[in-house]
Amino acid sequence: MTHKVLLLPGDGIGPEIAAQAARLLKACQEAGLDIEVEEGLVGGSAYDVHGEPLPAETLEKAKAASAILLGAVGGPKWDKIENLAKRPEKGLLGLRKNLGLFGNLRPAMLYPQLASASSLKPELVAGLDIMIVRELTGGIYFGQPRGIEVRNGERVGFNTYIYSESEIERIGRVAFEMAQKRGKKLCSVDKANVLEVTILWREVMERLAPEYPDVELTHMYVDNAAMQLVRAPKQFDVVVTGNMFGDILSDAAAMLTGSIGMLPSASLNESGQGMYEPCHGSAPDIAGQNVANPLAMMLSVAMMLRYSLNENALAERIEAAVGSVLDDGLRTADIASEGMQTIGTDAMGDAVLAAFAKQ
Ligand SMILES: NC(=O)c1ccc[n+]([C@@H]2O[C@H](COP(=O)([O-])OP(=O)(O)OC[C@H]3O[C@@H](n4cnc5c(N)ncnc54)[C@H](O)[C@@H]3O)[C@@H](O)[C@H]2O)c1
Ligand SMILES: CC(C)[C@H](C(=O)O)[C@@H](O)C(=O)O
Ligand SMILES: [Mg+2]
Repeated sequence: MTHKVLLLPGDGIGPEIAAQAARLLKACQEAGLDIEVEEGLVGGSAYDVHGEPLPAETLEKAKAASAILLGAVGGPKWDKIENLAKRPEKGLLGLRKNLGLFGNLRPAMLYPQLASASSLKPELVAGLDIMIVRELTGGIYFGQPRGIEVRNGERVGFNTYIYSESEIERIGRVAFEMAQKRGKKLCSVDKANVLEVTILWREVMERLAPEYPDVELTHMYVDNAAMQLVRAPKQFDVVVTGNMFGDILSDAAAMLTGSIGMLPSASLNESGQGMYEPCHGSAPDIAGQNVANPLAMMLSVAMMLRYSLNENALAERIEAAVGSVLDDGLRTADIASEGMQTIGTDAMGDAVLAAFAKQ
């Protein structure tokens, strides 16, 4: 069966890194992968053309695709749009919500070659391999009511942090199953000392635990988790948490691996359809300069092959190609270190493709 893949480059460095992913998809096709690649607009680039960050046409294409690859959205050009519903970020959130992509996998894995690029001492991060499982379609990101309104003569802003038991249970199951396939340790991160919604979160995780007797479940408050991630990150195997805590902790975990430019992600729904994107944003500060690291985006292609297209061998070939490029001492500026050769986005794409061809 021919799988449809939708490529959404987005804004800022999005198109630069998406171009490298497109080349990699072509190489996979040449290696026998049966896919059809389409492109679409999302975020600020879609707003500029259609006045909407998620045009109906893009949403239709996304629904019809087996997998979506997204670069990044957003940037200062669109930050002044007053109607929040029209901001580029809403394009991304709309895709996640409309496709029911509740299960966000954010692996933070250190390539041994990059130990010196991490902001932590090499011995603290050597061998690091954490999987953050973030709930992606609920919590405070989507809770109602929300808004800014005048109360007692002054403006107040408010959001609602809400999770139902069924939402907690389904992300909990993703995390327990992930832990079963990995190191069999699951740490659930919450703020159950203060917030009722996370008291319920903790209760549901506890209720699920006996169904996964081979997994050791622990709980940690989010403030402590942030501290432990930079104190002794290797204590973690799988971490499960809600939408906002997961957003914050995954950026912190990303930096342990040397650069946020290294971190891919997968967002899955109940039928295995997935959207794949780097964890980083559109990096407006370096956009258009051919210096962005395309590896998170290229590794997102590998995650897509593994989780949506069931093509493990090709996924491993991409990951091995990235390893071999790093072995050769090639680095983009964000992961540069002494004695290594600093190259641009396109040249990094060239190097990965050449290594992929040799695998
Ligand atoms: N998934 C997404 O599309 C996504 C995620 C996060 C932020 N954003 C949006 O991106 C815009 C910028 O946000 P931000 O600055 O907070 O976060 P960011 O991730 O875009 O950038 C943070 C820092 O990391 C660097 N960086 C990020 N990706 C890199 C890469 N591939 N190679 C080298 N360096 C890289 C940037 O140059 C910047 O210094 C905002 O509009 C934000 O809403 C989008
Ligand atoms: C751009 C933004 C809506 C998004 C989020 O907060 O989920 C981003 O930070 C991410 O981590 O994917
Ligand atoms: Mg984020």
